[in-house]
Amino acid sequence: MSELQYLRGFGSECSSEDPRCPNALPVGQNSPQKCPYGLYAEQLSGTAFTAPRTENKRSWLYRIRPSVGHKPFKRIEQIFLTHDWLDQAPDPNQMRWKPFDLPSGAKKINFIEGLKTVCGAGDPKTKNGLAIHVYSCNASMENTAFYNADGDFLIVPQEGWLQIKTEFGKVFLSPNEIAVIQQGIRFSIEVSGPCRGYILEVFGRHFSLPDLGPIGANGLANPRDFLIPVAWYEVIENVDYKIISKYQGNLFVYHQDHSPFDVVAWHGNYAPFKYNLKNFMVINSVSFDHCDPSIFTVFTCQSEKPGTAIADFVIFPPRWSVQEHTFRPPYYHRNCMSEFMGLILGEYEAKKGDFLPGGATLHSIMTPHGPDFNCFTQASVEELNPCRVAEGTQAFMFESCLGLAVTKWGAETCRKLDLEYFKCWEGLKSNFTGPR
Ligand SMILES: O=C(O)Cc1cc(O)ccc1O
Ligand SMILES: [Fe+2]
Repeated sequence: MSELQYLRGFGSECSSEDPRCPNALPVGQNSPQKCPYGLYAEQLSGTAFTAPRTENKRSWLYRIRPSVGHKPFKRIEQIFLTHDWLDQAPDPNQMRWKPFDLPSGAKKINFIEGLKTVCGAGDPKTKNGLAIHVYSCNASMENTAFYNADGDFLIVPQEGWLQIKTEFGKVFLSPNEIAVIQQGIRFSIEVSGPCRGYILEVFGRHFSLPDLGPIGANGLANPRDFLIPVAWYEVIENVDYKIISKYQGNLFVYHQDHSPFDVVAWHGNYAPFKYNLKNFMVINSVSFDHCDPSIFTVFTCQSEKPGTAIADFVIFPPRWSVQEHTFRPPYYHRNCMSEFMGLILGEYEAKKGDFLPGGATLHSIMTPHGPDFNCFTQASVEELNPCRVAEGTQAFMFESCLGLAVTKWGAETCRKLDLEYFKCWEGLKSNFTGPR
């Protein structure tokens, strides 16, 4: 499974043919009168036709049947996947969730059935906003695929691998890797046991790599480390195949009699990708002071306001810490942005203890936060030798300029909210020595 082939390069213009059908891609044009092997040509647009060339995203798929051959959409019940940000009163408190439950018992739950929305803001209709979900599942999606008409999914597995079949090919995803599956792309997820992870959904916009400014042409997440699947198709016919879509925050299903994974060849720059977080090249202060965490940005989804993100995906990877005469952990702060954090592996440097893998924290706009009492006490007196920090760990942050609303599931139903969280700062007493 993990020996899958991939193409490379963030946003690359790629082309791929399933090796069973050489020369399946039309030569010199996108829409020949007759495509090779009797395939249908279909364009998938990820940006407006007229988006500037640097942002324009589209791919051409050469498939056994066009996607349009299906029965009508029917709305289906959804329980915990929501974009209703008004079902709870706003709550500015610092929040910490204990690890979200993995499925337990004999009940089979697939990736889509196991999606629950924790918080979010904005509206997919106006293509401005985001939703943060967690997934928890133990069963493969059988003759079922999903696509999101509302936006892109960034999938961050925390427990268990996912084998993701997409219209562009297969992606194998383990914890400490992430994948992005963009708006409209159909996918189906196979698992081998209990799985858990986080999803950042951005409405109607795409992720880009941050500008590097004075860092230069290389560093942080390097474009060549982004892996794109190769064309792969299956012929599954005369079955009841379900396609579930999320459209304007609602779930719909339609049926068709064949697998949607019938793309024999494709070309373009709109394709899912994965990235291994171990490939992130960490930049940090080698003199003094604690840099802002934007130095750890893997990618960003920009708002209309320059430099201000609808969502940044930031990681806290293992690295050397060498700063002199410096309080090295994160500083105390209040932020005009919302900070949602999750933990993939190990312990987070600023809060060892009850922020655990599979759990989360939310520090809302202007809500004070920072290192807990133990961290402050220890880091204020530690000897400042060069040392490794965050060894064997991986925390991440979804940072957003939007004010996030917590759902009823996040606040109550999941029963993971840790009402004792504020106590981790309680010991921070005055150390003021006063004027002499
Ligand atoms: O709140 C947090 O733990 C995230 C964070 C980390 C850091 O190194 C600096 C600022 C910041 O918000
Ligand atoms: Fe913070």
